[in-house]
Amino acid sequence: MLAVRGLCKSFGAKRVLDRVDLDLSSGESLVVIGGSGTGKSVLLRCILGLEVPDAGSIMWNGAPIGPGFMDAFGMLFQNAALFDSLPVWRNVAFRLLRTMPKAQARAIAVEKLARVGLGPEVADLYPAALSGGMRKRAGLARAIAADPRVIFFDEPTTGLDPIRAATINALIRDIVDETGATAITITHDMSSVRAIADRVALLDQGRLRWQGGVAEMDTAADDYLRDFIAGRPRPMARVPEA
Ligand SMILES: Nc1ncnc2c1ncn2[C@@H]1O[C@H](COP(=O)(O)OP(=O)(O)OP(=O)(O)O)[C@@H](O)[C@H]1O
Repeated sequence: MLAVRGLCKSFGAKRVLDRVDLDLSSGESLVVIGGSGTGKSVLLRCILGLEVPDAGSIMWNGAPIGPGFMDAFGMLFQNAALFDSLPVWRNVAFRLLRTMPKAQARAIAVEKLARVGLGPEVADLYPAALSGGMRKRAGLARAIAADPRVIFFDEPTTGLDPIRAATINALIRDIVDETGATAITITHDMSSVRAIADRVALLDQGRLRWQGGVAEMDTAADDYLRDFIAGRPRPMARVPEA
């Protein structure tokens, strides 16, 4: 469904993505891991069309990424990225308001808020009144508001304590299962990987170093992957500069 081939991206002399190939089937949940500065966000930005690759292709359902794809995806941004000047329901309904009457968009927003565990009383609050966990939930409600076929999760647990992180991870997995959406998550958080992934891809120095099923991850022979999973320090020469 999503096929990335030979993706290259450099900034000046720095090659950030180096011939990355990636395949994602419909309904699959892929988690991309890798150290800081290994190109995870650049890969995501290329897929979203926010960055122009130097070489390679990104196809969705057999065609280059275009407006159809832009209408079909939802995104949970790092730190939720809510608009502070809009009440929560308008944040959630942001895209819906372009295509439907206000009352209908608001009803869907309230329904999506309920799905992520936020009651109707939250709808009229402003983001400043929400805790970090509630902001994430509201961001998640916005990501699923238009029933996307593909959902991107950018560092979904950043800034959350371990219990809230586990709750958000479980919610993401439930939503992905329920909706049958294809999901791409980028994270350093191994608890997210275990909770969300069907398949894992490890980026290292711009190359896709390892990919496989989440169940194969713990027995993989790759030494960097093993250190990454265990959080073991490595000699600085082996740790890419951010
Ligand atoms: N617009 C840009 N101009 C110049 N360099 C950039 C730009 N965007 C990213 N980079 C560089 O590309 C490299 C990869 O960045 P990227 O943000 O993709 O890393 P990451 O794997 O997402 O890291 P982190 O986990 O810390 O967010 C970094 O060295 C970064 O400085």
